[in-house]
Amino acid sequence: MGVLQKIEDIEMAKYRAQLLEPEKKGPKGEGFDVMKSGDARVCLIGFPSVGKSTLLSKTTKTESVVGAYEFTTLTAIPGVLEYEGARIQLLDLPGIVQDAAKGRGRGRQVVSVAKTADLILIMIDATKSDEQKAMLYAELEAVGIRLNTAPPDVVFKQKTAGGITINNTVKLTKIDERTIRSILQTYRIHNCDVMIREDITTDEFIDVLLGTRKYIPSLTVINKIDGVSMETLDRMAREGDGRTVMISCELDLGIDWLLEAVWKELGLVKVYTKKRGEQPDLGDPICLRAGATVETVCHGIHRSLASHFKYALVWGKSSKFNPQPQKVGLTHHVQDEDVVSIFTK
Ligand SMILES: Nc1nc2c(ncn2[C@@H]2O[C@H](COP(=O)(O)OP(=O)(O)OP(=O)(O)O)[C@@H](O)[C@H]2O)c(=O)[nH]1
Ligand SMILES: [K+]
Ligand SMILES: [Mg+2]
Repeated sequence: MGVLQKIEDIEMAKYRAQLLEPEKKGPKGEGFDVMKSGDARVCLIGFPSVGKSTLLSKTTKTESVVGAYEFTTLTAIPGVLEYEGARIQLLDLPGIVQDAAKGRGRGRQVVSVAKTADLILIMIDATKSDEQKAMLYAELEAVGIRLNTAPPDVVFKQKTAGGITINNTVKLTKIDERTIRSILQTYRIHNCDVMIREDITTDEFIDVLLGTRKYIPSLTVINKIDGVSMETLDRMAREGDGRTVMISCELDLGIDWLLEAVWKELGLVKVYTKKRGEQPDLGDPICLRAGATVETVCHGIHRSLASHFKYALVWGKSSKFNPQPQKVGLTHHVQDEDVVSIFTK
């Protein structure tokens, strides 16, 4: 690779990264600053009239206006999905159009809300063109959302002194040390530790430096399957990956599968608590994100509980002695359906 080509690459990568920098805040976006609530947030993204509001109205107690005309929904409408003890915030959004990310319509604002999601539902209309999914992916990508990809495996630590240390555990074929150093220089970073554990590109390295990308899982929801032939349905089922759910809000088909898929994708874990000498409280589980520990359980019960913690007993999948309980500390990872008893000092 020539030196000029390399400089050009860096310039392009920098330019692409600039596009992702947060916009200056304008007047308050009406209805778009919805407070996060519940155990997780799921955003509905799709072209107009694919059935986003119909789905929200069907699965939550919130009524979002449904209409046969495009752009019925003009703001973000939150509803609460109650499933397996979890309270999941489902956010209905206005339909987006092609080039939304470039600011067409209120597209950029809509697509930007998706950045706050724990899971994005990409909703498409089975009776419309096959290109919807690719177009929606492109719009989300354009505001810095990476769907269904893990962040680059790079540890970057900025320091106040000591110069630049670069280490890599794998062979780098798309970027070299000189390029990394010139990128750091253009961002005026003179002291840092970089540990690269994956064969990354220039763009990915800049992503790590700026932290502007969001890595979010998504599911594709194909709605209105009542409107297509058996053959089309078959073909869609074959083409869909493991992340596709086909539904009909109209005929109430597939909605249960969709909710189950959402639940699984969020990796929520529910844990029951048990007081000494009593039966576990099965009616009121605590819902936690995957990776939760006994400490998270404590926080879920009471803010100050962890500071009085002595030990816990856990029954269930995370107990080494299942079905017998295990005595554990705050850092023990709980699993779905565990029963936890907390003992305090
Ligand atoms: N045939 C059929 N029609 C549906 C289905 N789901 C929704 N619709 C209809 O599709 C139209 C649009 O529904 P909405 O829920 O308003 O769609 P939306 O995606 O919220 O639309 P915007 O807010 O305008 O972006 C309405 O006439 C719905 O009754 C379905 O499963 N099958
Ligand atoms: K509509
Ligand atoms: Mg709507």
